[in-house]
Amino acid sequence: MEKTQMRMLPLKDKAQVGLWSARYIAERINQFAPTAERPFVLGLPTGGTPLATYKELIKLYQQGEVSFAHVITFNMDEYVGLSADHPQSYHRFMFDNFFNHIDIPKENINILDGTAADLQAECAAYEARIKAVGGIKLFFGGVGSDGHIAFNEPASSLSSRTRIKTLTQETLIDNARFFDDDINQVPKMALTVGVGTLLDAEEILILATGHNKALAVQAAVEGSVNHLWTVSALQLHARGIIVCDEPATMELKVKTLRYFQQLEAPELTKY
Ligand SMILES: N[C@@H]1[C@@H](O)[C@H](O)[C@@H](COP(=O)(O)O)O[C@@H]1O
Repeated sequence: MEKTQMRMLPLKDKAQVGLWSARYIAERINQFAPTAERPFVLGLPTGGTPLATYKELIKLYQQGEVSFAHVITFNMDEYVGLSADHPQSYHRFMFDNFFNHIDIPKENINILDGTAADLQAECAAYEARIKAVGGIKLFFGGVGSDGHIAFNEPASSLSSRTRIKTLTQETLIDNARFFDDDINQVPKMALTVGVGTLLDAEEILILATGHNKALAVQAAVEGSVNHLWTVSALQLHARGIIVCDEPATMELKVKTLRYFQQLEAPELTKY
């Protein structure tokens, strides 16, 4: 029977998180057996955390264990004002770290355009495209240290749709590492799918690694559903999974951690 509770996998380290999540995504695609007429629709993130997953997925593709020929992707977010070829745009990130190394047809890739003349129309068209392909099967994501999913910063509506969002100071500081450690270079706004868009996916898979994600994991797993930690909206979803490394679980109660260790015991030693 399918579990209808939040799953939390307390794995050991980043490498295990990358391996487990890549295998999970590949398995989902393979189980679905997508065709041109019936593609698998996958939501994707950027950031440091999913890099290990992308590396493993590329490896699985190279070994012939998964194909993306009939996969349609929708990225979660993009900075406003960065062109697709800007080194720090999420477009560039996705092509450099993933799309250029797999067999996905270019026309199956969807990423919000942060340079569109009409940003609101761009967001509305994105929602319409997701709907037109039958919705997202699996939304894969990370979490910000302030608990945001995609770029749904604290106080985002939990029923929000794709829209323009002003980034918090914490996010600007976090992301300055990608802009020569210069906070002034980080775009102040982004386009992002909404919390409601994420919750519409059939399944959500969130990765959290490192000490700086421990408070977000605590809010997601032990906190109440709260717009200040938008990742906590996962509690409203029937099929949400949070995959953590050890440092990311450090703020959880011992009894919470033990419970999930017990529930997920077979998964924890799988790879
Ligand atoms: N918009 C992205 C999020 O989707 C991502 O989850 C977060 C964490 O990134 P990292 O994995 O680098 O910690 O960064 C950005 O803010």
